[in-house]
Amino acid sequence: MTSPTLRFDGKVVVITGAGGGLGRVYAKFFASSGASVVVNDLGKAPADNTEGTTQLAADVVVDEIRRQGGTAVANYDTVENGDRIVQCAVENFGRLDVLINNAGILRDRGFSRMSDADWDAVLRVHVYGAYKTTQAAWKVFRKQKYGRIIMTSSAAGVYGNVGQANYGAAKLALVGFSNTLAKEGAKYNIYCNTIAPFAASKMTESVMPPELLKLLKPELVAPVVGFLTHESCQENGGLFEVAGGYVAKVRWERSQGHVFKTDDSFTPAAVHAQWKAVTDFSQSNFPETITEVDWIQQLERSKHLTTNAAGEPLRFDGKVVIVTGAGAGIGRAYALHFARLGASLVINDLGRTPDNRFSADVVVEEVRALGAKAVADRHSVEDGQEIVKTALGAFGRVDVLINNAGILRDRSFARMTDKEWELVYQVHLRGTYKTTQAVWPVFTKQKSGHIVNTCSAVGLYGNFGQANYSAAKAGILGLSNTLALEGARHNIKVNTIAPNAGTAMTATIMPPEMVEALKPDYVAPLVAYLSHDACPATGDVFEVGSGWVAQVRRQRAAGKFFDVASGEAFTPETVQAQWETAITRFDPRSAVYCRSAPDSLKSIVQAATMARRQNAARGTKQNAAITGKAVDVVSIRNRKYPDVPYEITTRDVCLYALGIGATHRDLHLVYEHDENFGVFPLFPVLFSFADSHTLTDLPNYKPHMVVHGEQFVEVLKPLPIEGKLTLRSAHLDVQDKVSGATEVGAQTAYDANDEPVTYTESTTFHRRSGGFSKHPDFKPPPPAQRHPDAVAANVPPKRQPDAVVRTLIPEDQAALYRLSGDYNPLHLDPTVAQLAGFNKPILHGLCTMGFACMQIMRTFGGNQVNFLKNVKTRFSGHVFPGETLETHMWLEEGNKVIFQTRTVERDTWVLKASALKLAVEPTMPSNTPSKL
Ligand SMILES: CCCCCCC[C@@H](O)CC(=O)SCCNC(=O)CCNC(=O)[C@H](O)C(C)(C)COP(=O)(O)OP(=O)(O)OC[C@H]1O[C@@H](n2cnc3c(N)ncnc32)[C@H](O)[C@@H]1OP(=O)(O)O
Repeated sequence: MTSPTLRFDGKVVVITGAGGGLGRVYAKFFASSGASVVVNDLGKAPADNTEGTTQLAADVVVDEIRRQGGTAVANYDTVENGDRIVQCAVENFGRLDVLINNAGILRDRGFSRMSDADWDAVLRVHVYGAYKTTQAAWKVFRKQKYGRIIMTSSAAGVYGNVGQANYGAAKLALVGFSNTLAKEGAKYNIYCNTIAPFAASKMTESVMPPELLKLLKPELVAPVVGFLTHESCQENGGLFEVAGGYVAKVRWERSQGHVFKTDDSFTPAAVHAQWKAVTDFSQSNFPETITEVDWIQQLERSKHLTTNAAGEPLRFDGKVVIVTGAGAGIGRAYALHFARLGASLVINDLGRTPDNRFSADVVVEEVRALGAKAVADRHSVEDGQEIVKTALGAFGRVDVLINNAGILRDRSFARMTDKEWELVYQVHLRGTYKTTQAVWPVFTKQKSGHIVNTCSAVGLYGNFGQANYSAAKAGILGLSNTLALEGARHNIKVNTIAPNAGTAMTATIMPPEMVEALKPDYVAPLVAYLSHDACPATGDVFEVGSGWVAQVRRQRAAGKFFDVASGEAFTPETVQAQWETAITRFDPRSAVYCRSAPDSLKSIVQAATMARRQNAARGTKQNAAITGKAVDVVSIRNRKYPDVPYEITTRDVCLYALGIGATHRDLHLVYEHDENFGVFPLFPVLFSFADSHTLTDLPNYKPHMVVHGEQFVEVLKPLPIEGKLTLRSAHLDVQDKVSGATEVGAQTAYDANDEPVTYTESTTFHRRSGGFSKHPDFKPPPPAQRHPDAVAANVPPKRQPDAVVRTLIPEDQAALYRLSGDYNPLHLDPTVAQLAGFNKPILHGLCTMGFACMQIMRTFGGNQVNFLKNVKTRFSGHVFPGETLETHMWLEEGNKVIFQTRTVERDTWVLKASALKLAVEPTMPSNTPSKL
C-alpha cells in the first residue's frame, strides 16, 4: 500500500450537512488529509444513551476529528444563510479552498399528493441553500484565484425516481447550476463538479444483493470527492455517478437529428414521418456548450430541401391545449400552430402589448381569426391552479399543457442578486411545478395527458451569466424525468424541449438572418407532435430550432468498480490513477444508458458484478499458476548465460550523461575533448539492457506490469571512455511479495584482462505475479548471496538533511533517456502506460536515480566523475516527466551519503532506502540545507 499523495495540508474546507452520513465522512477524510474543516450542520446528534443528553451533530463530528489530531470547527447555520458558514471558515482559518455542498433533506411523496410545503422545503435547502453558500464562497475564491466546489446531485434528478419530483428537480437544478459555475469559474481557477451518489435506502435494498448493499457506505464516496477537490485535478463541469466503489462520468449524447424544410409542410405529421431519424443515435455527438450548433447553416440546409413528406395529418380536434406565456414569441407561435390543427386554446400570459392591451387577449383574437376556440388567462404561472380552472371553466377538459412561460435575469454569478435568483426560479421551475400539479388530477382521472416542458440549451450545458436560468431550466428537466415515470401508468406523457428561437428581446441584438433562422414557428411542429397521441416518446429531451430536431440523452462511461471487499484500494490516489483510463473514458461499446434511478442502480450492480467476476477469473488464473508448475528458485539461480561483449563509445558516454540531467556546463560529462572527461559512474546500469534475462516464466507474467524495483552499482575500476568489456549475468534471487514478485539479477563487467570493472544488482518488480510461494510444491530456497550494501535498509537519520536539492525533470527527458538503451514503451507510449495502470508514461527509474546521483556528485562529490564507490536505491514510487525532484541528503560516517528523493508536485517519495558511498573525500555543500 503506497502512502497518500493527494493531501490538503494548509487548505480550508467547508462541508454543509456534515453532522452525519456522507458529510461526516467527508469531514473526517479532509481533516485526516491535513485540511482545516468547517463542519456545518444545524441538526442534533442521536441521543446519547449513556448520559441522556443530546449534542449537536456538528459538535460530535468536530470532537471526533480533534480526538484524532485534526483541525475543525463547528457551524450551526442553515445553508440558507450560507454567507455565515463561509464567514465562519474565514474567521477561524483565514481562507477557504473547498466547498462541499452536501446538505439536503427529503420530503418524498407521489406527485399527486405532494404539497407546496413538501416542494418548497426541498427546493429551499438543496437549491437556494447551495446558491447562498456558493455565492459567499465564490467571492473568496475569485479573490484568491482558487477554489474547488462539489455539488451533490442524485440519480433521482439525472434520470428521475418515482416519489421524488421535488428532490429530482432540486438535484438536477444543481447540475445546471454547476455547469454555469464551471464555465464562469474556469478563468479564476475555480472548478465545480457534481457527484450523484447512491445512499442505502429502501430502493437500494430492493435491487441490490446484500453483499453489494453493504458497500453503499458513505466511505465509498469520499475518495472521489477527495480527488475532484484536489488542486492537481483538472476536471471541471463534470457529472459523476458514485456508489459502493463504482465511479463513472456521465455526459450528454446528441443524435445527429433531422433537418426539416421550414415551409407549411413542417407539421407534426412530418415530424412523425421522420421520428426514426430524429431519435437515431448511430451518428451521435457529445456537446458541452450551447455554441455548438450553427443555426444559420441548419436553416440553409433546410432551404435546399424539398417539401417534407408526411402521412395522415395529426390533428387536435376536440382537444384542449394550455400554453403558458403564450402572449408573444414562441408561446404565441405554438398557440397559432395548435389552432390551425383544430385545438381549443387557453392563452395564458400576464404581460401587455406596447399599446397596453393584455397580450393574451390579442393572441385569443388571432386564434379565433383562424377559426379555433380560445380563452385568455392572465394569471401568473405560480397560480397554476387558476389557469387550469380557466381551461375547465371554458372547455370542461384539458388534454395538453405546454409550460412555456419564462423570464431572464442574466448577470455574472459574482454580481447576481438574491432577487434575480429567486425570480427566475419562481417563474420557471416553481411555475412549471404549480401548473403541472394543477393539471395532474385532471390527467390521471381521464387517463391521458401530454405535458411539454421547456428547458434550454443553457439548462443542459450551462452558460456565462446565467447561473439562475441554467439552474431553473435544469430543474425543470429533473422534474420532467420523475413526472414521466409517475405518469406512465396513467398514460400521461411528459417530454422536455430545449428550443432555440428568436423572441422580441433577442431580435434587438441579433442580425436579421439569425432572427429568420430562429423563428418560433420552427419549434412549434415538434411541440405539437410531442403533444399528440401518435408520439411514442415520454421522458425524453429534444433540442430544436431552425428546422432541426435532435434528441439528447445521458451517456455513462463504463466506469471503474473498486472492489473494496476483495481488498482493492479505493483512495483519491487510486481514483486519480483510473481517471483517464476508466472513469472518464467513453467507449460506445460499453456505454450505459439509464431511464430511471433504479435503472441506474441496476446497471451499477451489473458493472460491479462483472468486475468481480473478472477479478475472480484473474485470481483463478493466478491460482492456476500457483497450482500449475511450482516456481523453482534454485534452478533459476543455476541458469547459466553466455558471456556478452559490450563496447563503450564516447558518444554513448555523452548521450547517457545528457539523459540524466548533465548540461553543456558539465563538459567533463558531455564533451570528449574536455581534460577531465570521464564516464558517469552509473553508466553500468545500461549493461543490463544488453544482457538482461527477464523471468517470463513467473506466474501471470506481463511485460507492461514489470517495474524497476531496486538498483545497486559498484565501481571496482574507473570505466574506460572507450573500449570493450565482457558481461556475465546471473539470477541471484526470486521472492514472492504477494502483490508481486521480485527478481534480482547480478552482472559483472570485465575488461580485456578479465578483471572486474563494475558489479550491479538489479531488482525487477513483477506486479501481480505474487502468491507463488503458496504452491504446495514450492521449496523455500536458501538465502541469496547478495552484496551487503545492496540490501542495506539505509534509514535516514532523525536530524535535518545536510543538503536538499531540487531539479526539474524536463517533459522530454524519457524520450532522450531511452536512447541510451532502455526502450521500454512504458516510458513513452500513452497506451502502454494506461495498460500498465498509469494515466500517462512514467520516467525510467534509472533516469530518476541518475538525476539524484548527479546532484550528490555536485553536492558532496566535488563534481568529480570518479566520485562513486557504490550506490543502492529503491524505486518506491513512479515519476512523471515534467515533475520536480527534491533529493534530501545526509552525510554519514564512512563517506556514505544516505539520500531519498520525492516529487514536489505530488509530494511522493520516489527513491527511498538509498545510500551512496563516496570514492573521494566529501566536499561540503556550499548551500546550507534549505527548508523547502
Ligand atoms: C534489468 C534491470 C531492468 C529492470 C526492468 C525495468 C525496466 C524499466 O524500463 C522499468 C522502469 O523503469 S519502471 C520505473 C521505475 N520504477 C517504479 O516506478 C516503481 C515504483 N515503485 C512502485 O510502484 C511500488 O513500490 C511497487 C509496485 C514496486 C511495490 O508496491 P507494492 O506492491 O504496494 O508493495 P508494498 O506493499 O510497498 O511492499 C510489498 C513487498 O514488496 C517489497 N517492495 C516494495 N517496493 C519494492 C521495490 N521498489 N523493490 C523491491 N521490493 C519492493 C516490500 O519491501 C514488501 O516486501 P516484504 O513484504 O518482504 O517486506
